Amino acid sequence: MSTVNPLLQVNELSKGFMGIRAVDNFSFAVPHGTVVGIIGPNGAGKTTVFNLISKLYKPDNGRIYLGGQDITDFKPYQANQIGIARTFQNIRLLGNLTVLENVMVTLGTRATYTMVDVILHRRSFQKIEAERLQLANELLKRVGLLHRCNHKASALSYGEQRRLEIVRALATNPKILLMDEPVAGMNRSEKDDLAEFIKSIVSEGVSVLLIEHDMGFVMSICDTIIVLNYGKKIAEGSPALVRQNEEVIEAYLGKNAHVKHS
Ligand SMILES: Nc1ncnc2c1ncn2[C@@H]1O[C@H](COP(=O)(O)OP(=O)(O)OP(=O)(O)O)[C@@H](O)[C@H]1O
Repeated sequence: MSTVNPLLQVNELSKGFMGIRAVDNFSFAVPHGTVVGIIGPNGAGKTTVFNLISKLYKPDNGRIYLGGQDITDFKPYQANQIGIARTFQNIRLLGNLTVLENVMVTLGTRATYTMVDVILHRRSFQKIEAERLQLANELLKRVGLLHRCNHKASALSYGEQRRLEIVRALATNPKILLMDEPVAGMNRSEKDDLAEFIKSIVSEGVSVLLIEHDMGFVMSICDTIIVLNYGKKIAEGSPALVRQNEEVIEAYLGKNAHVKHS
């Protein structure tokens, strides 16, 4: 892990909506090979930070760098091309397509053959399609969804849909994966499996930035936790440090509360 040249660097980011400062002069970094969690009460500005990094929103102020490159003025597709992928709080899948088709569609956005190759069924097209199918199957196997590959996405349980969304995001071959409440709606064993899966993708070189209200999950998976309140950073540090921070306990959990392991 290196903090000298972080993968993602966010400097003095601000975004307001009709007089509300949703994100207020917020700076942080995600070092290579780490999991960073953003926590905070409802309306603290967490999803707005994701929307700014994935370029759905333009910041009022501040700069965003990925691998040292200034991406502040990028469009969403450029952010994706350079290696930023995300999952959403409200799951976004193609419900009428099968699980496998959902992944294949995303892999297809990385087209490396021409329409002529497709029409003539040239070997380059067939080879790339075969490789994609193999990659899709491997990804689905890793999240325990291979046996569901021919089911419609809409027929999956909530936890399975979340896992499929993660696979779709990973299919774009990201450097960093932004996950908005990844364990919402998951049962205990699904959460444990997802924690193991996140650790495995991080060990393979993908960094993770996640928003999560499940404190047990956040504490178990994150190297660093950042606490937002009213758009401002009020604390940052290891899970052990953040857990003991009085301001965090008061702002996030209410007085007399303690962060528990779930
Ligand atoms: N597109 C928008 N237009 C107007 N206000 C917005 C918009 N997006 C966010 N906000 C406001 O910005 C503030 C921060 O919202 P945001 O969704 O980022 O918080 P959050 O920490 O993700 O909350 P939650 O945990 O409930 O998802 C809120 O006051 C919200 O109403």
